[in-house]
Amino acid sequence: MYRLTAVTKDYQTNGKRVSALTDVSLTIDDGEWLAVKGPTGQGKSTLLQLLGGLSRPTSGSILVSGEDLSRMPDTRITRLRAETIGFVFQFFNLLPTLTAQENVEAALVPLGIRSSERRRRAAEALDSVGLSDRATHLPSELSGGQQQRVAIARALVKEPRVLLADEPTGNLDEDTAAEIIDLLEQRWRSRGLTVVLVTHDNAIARRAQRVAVMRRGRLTIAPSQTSALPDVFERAGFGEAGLKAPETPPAPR
Ligand SMILES: Nc1ncnc2c1ncn2[C@@H]1O[C@H](COP(=O)(O)OP(=O)(O)OP(=O)(O)O)[C@@H](O)[C@H]1O
Repeated sequence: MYRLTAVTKDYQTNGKRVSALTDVSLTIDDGEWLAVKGPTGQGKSTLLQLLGGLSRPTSGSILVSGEDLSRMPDTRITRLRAETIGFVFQFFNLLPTLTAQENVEAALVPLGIRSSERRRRAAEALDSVGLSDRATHLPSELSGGQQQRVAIARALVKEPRVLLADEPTGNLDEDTAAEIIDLLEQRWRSRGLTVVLVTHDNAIARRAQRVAVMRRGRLTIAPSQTSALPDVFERAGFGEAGLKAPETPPAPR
């Protein structure tokens, strides 16, 4: 799905350079679930933004199904995002003046799908996350967990190939967080999605097939079994050649 080679990302702020990613090389297979964890400010969100085509690398290449994101024209990137990539964020990012149903439908507008079909698919997506009885509610009339379910329905209604999730449980209590991860895992298994999930939470990271640890903009990959012990595997020198987790990924759609 993705092949990153020697990717760096620098930001310029007030004439100062901030190096957010340094020499990141990584392959993410179709249908894989990769967790990215690490302390705050280490480059995790920057990596996710690059994978989602929300920003471009300073150097290096990011191949998505063989096409180089860093060289794609903006119109092509916009199209790729609309069709192929679903996003879920920590603070849900729902439009506050739209109902749950309208928020989900909004993801289908750029695809040129007619309104009756949008309504049908959005209703189905809300039903699949257990929220058909909240379709006419505004985000402010929903709990945090329900808002995140709407956001997941919005991300998946277009049937993307990739789901990028940035701390999707960071704003939820433990039980609700577990429900949201269960929901994402079900969708990953049933749809052959490629999932990249950023989290601070070791227990959530361990649910992934592979865990990457980001420190000072550099990425280390390790098998998920050792993900609770990043210092141990870092000292042991696991690199990109680290073992893959034992589970077989679901067959791509
Ligand atoms: N738009 C930006 N302009 C300038 N510097 C930025 C920008 N975005 C991120 N940075 C810097 O890049 C570094 C990595 O930030 P990033 O948000 O990727 O980290 P993170 O690991 O996702 O952190 P957190 O877990 O707190 O979200 C930080 O030093 C941050 O200050």
